[in-house]
Amino acid sequence: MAPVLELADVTVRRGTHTLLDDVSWTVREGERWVVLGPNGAGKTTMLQIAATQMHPSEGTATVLGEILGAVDVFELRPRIGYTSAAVAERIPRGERVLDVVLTASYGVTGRWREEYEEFDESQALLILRLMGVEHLVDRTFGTLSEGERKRVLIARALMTDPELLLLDEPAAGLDLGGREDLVSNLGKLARDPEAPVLVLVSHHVEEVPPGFTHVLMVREGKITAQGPIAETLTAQNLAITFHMPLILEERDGRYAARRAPR
Ligand SMILES: Nc1ncnc2c1ncn2[C@@H]1O[C@H](COP(=O)(O)OP(=O)(O)OP(=O)(O)O)[C@@H](O)[C@H]1O
Repeated sequence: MAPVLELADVTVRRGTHTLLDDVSWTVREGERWVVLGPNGAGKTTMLQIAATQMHPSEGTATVLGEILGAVDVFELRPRIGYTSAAVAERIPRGERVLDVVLTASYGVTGRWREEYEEFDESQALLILRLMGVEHLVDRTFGTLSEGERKRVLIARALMTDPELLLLDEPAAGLDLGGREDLVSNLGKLARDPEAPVLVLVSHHVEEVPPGFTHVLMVREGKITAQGPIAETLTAQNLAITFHMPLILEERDGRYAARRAPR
């Protein structure tokens, strides 16, 4: 399968701080990746590179076959869906949910005078239904719960029919029910052969949706493990990544981790 995202020996520096240190990672068509690591590990930095929002200080990043630095990122960005806390902050609180999703077609946040086709509206409704939030279509973004907002943002990221969907901590701040609804929606997406390549950043193995195929673990800007979930998502790799002895359990494609007794 062709690479959709390829980081080759990527280092990112800001002042004296090394955010990513010689990272090499390839994501191929059809794959669904979860990126796990503790706070400050460099996960968001990796996703920002994949989203063409940041360039490496050293090394090469190739996104959808184009090398960053040698391509107009504004042509590339419509092919990438991206949700993060920073994207959420840019959405006007008074924006209608349908418009939050529709405006992604123009790469803007906040509807103004753009004209949308009936096809766009039915597409937006279809995606909102896929994410289980179709009933919220006439509500304003500011009145939604955190979990509802997260699902609307994923719908927005899917609106341009992207080839690569990047989700930075979509379950952060959700209660148990909200997390389970989201994991279930993402599990459905993961199993849909028409869905884009998925990369999901998380701190918690409990948030790994069933159907995800690969895991990348990162600590202090360095990759600690990467590969197919079945063989890579192990207690040993998690212990190295989170710097703590851990017990990992798997049941019906879902995972749970806790500290190992001393
Ligand atoms: N502009 C910057 N200048 C200096 N350090 C930075 C800058 N941006 C990020 N960092 C640092 O780089 C490290 C990696 O940040 P990043 O946001 O990628 O981590 P993360 O794994 O996503 O963390 P979290 O799970 O807490 O969101 C952190 O220690 C952060 O403080």
